[in-house]
Amino acid sequence: MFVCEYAGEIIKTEEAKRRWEEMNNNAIARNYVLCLKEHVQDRILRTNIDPIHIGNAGRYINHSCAPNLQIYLVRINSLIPVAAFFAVRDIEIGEELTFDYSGADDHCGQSGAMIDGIEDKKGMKKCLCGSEICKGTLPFDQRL
Ligand SMILES: C[S@@+](CC[C@H](N)C(=O)[O-])C[C@H]1O[C@@H](n2cnc3c(N)ncnc32)[C@H](O)[C@@H]1O
Repeated sequence: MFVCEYAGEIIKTEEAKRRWEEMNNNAIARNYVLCLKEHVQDRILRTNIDPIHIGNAGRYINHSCAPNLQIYLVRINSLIPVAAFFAVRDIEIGEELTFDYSGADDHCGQSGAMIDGIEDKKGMKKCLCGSEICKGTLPFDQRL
């Protein structure tokens, strides 16, 4: 079932990197840029979404290693994709919505990561999801 969109400004990878550098250098708390990759034959299509100026509640969804949402890039009458959250199981009233920041879904060839900074220059931010299968740190992709 569709839950909501991860809405925001679609930016080029160079601009995502620039914003990431700016964030790290100036200790700006804007760690919301989501980078999603689609593996299409031998190419990788990147979609970078920054909701800091224009966004919705999707930007407040935390990571979990055992999430109840999966994010997918979908295209509706446009080449520009929308990042859409779908429930992967029944969700109780009051249960926190979460998704895997690695975006991992081997079936559709999509992956991704939240660009992080400040406390996490080396991609070793401690994961606080509390699930039994917690991997210990938030997903981080240095190749973004
Ligand atoms: C998209 S924001 C999520 C909303 C954020 N918690 C807030 O209050 O604005 C992503 C940031 O939230 C924090 N975060 C999200 N999930 C986390 C987790 N499982 N463990 C620790 N920090 C987390 C990290 O600082 C991450 O960079």
